[in-house]
Amino acid sequence: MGIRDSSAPSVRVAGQAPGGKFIVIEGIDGSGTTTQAERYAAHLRSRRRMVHVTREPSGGPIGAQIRQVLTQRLTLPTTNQAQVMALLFAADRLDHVAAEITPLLEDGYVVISDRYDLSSLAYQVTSAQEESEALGGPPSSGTMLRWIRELNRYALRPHLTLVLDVDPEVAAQRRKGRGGARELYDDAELQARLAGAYRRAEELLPGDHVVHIDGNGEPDEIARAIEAVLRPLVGA
Ligand SMILES: Nc1ncnc2c1ncn2[C@@H]1O[C@H](COP(=O)(O)OP(=O)(O)O)[C@@H](O)[C@H]1O
Ligand SMILES: Cc1cn([C@H]2C[C@H](O)[C@@H](COP(=O)(O)OP(=O)(O)O)O2)c(=O)[nH]c1=O
Repeated sequence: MGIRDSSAPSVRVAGQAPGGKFIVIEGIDGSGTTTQAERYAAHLRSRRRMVHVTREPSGGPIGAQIRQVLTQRLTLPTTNQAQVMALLFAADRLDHVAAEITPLLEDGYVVISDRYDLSSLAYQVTSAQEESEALGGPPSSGTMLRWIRELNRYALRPHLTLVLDVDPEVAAQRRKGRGGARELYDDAELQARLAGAYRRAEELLPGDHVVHIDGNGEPDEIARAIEAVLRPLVGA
C-alpha cells in the first residue's frame, strides 16, 4: 500500500477554521471517494467522535444546478464550458463552506468532504485543455490553473487532502459495476488525463497538506491506510 505525503503547512490566503478538522477526499470518478468517506466516518462514529460527511457539488441551490449539468438534464453552450463550470463550482463551494462546513467545524465536528477545490483544478483545467486542443488552439492549462486558484482564493483550506490514486481502467470497471446514467466527465481519455493530474496534486495545491493513497486495492486495506494517515491529525 503506497502512501505519499507532501507534509507542507497550509499557507493559502483562506485560513483554517478553529475547532474541528476539515478533511477532503479526492480522486477520479469511481476511485472510491464516496465509499472511503463513509467508511472513515463510520470508524470515527464507532469511537464516539462527531463527524459529518458532505460532498461537492453540494446539496445547496448552486450544487443542484450543477448536478443538472452533470447529468445533462441542463445543457450549457459548448464554448467556454469548462470556464462556466469552474465559476459554478467555485460559487457552490463558498456557499457550501458558509452554510454547512464552517458551522460544523466551529461545533468541533470532523467534516469530511467528498471532493473540494482540487476537483476544479483537475477537471476544469483538464477539460479546458481538451476543448482548446479540439479547436486547434494553444495550450491553456497555466492560465486556467491560475484563474481557478483565484476563483477559490477565499475557500477555507482543508487540514488535509487525501488523494486516492486509482488506475483509470480500474475506476472505469467500478463505475460500470455501480451502474447509473452516463455523466458529463465520463470519458475514458479524459479520466486517464485526470488520473495523471491527480498524481501531481501537490503541484496543483501548493502550500496544502496532500497525502496520496493507492486506491487500487481492497476497500478494507484502503480504509486501514486512511485511518493510519489521519490518526495523528484526528486523534482516533
Ligand atoms: N476498493 C474498491 N474495490 C472495489 N470496488 C470498490 C472499491 N471502492 C469502491 N468500490 C465500488 O466502486 C464503485 C465506485 O465507488 P464510489 O465510492 O462510488 O466512487 P467515487 O465516489 O469515487 O466515484 C461503487 O460501486 C463501489 O461500491
Ligand atoms: C467538486 C467538483 C466536481 N467535479 C466533477 C467530478 C465528478 O465527475 C462530478 C461529481 O459528480 P458525482 O456524481 O458526485 O461523482 P463522484 O461520485 O465520482 O464524485 O463533478 C468537477 O468537475 N469540478 C469540481 O470542482
